[in-house]
Amino acid sequence: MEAIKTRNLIKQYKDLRAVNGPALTVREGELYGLLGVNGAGKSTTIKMLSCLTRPTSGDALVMGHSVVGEPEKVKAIINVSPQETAVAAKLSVRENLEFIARIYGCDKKEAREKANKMIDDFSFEEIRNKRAGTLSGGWQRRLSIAMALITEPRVLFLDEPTLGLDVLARRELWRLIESLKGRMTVILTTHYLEEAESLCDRIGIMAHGELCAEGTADQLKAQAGTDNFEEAFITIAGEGIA
Ligand SMILES: Nc1ncnc2c1ncn2[C@@H]1O[C@H](COP(=O)(O)OP(=O)(O)OP(=O)(O)O)[C@@H](O)[C@H]1O
Repeated sequence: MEAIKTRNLIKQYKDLRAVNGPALTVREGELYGLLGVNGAGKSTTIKMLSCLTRPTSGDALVMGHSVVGEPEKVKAIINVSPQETAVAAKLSVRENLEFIARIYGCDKKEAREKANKMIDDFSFEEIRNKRAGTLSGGWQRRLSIAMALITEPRVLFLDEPTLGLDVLARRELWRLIESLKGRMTVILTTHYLEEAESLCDRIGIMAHGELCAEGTADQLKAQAGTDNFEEAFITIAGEGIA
């Protein structure tokens, strides 16, 4: 089954067409990377797919549900770890996890159990009672992803999950993201090309709101006639922009 399929999805901001009908298809269970230079339309696309903003026209199906006609059904099966880290700074790690579980309808006991499982899975034991605002950037991102996973989404959107992290924290998160493979569909945006190349099953490259190429990292390199992924990206994204 296709986890995501767009249908002439368009977002217009006054005279700027931020997203211009990218033909995006993501398969169930796939880890899909969405790449593109600044302003290519990645975040806006993700915001429409996750019902945070409404398309100007067109539609997209998420696990068969329309983001325009059935946003409640879509929201029930997805979650998002947004670009700006979404943890409540004054709440502890445990409180952040329980808070999200309660928002998604768990009672107090269930929320505590789910939080305990996440504390275990994510190795949060030592920091579980610390205020989230006092954690390093890497741990805050981990917490943000744990908060997105606590609702057991079938589709998870990770918008630049490793932005601004040092190389060790980034590699830690790679391992975490890799462990999600096959358990759910993951759509990831990133500017770190080696991240997309090493993690993603398939990669889509956006330019000017359109999808200008799609395939495995190897297919994209072959398409651009190079064995270097960065070169391939520059060639493909550059052609898309020209
Ligand atoms: N709320 C908004 N109002 C007006 N223009 C917007 C709005 N949100 C995004 N844009 C514009 O839409 C275009 C696409 O932005 P978007 O954030 O989707 O790109 P992106 O590929 O995610 O970029 P980046 O890599 O910099 O995050 C940009 O030109 C941006 O300035």
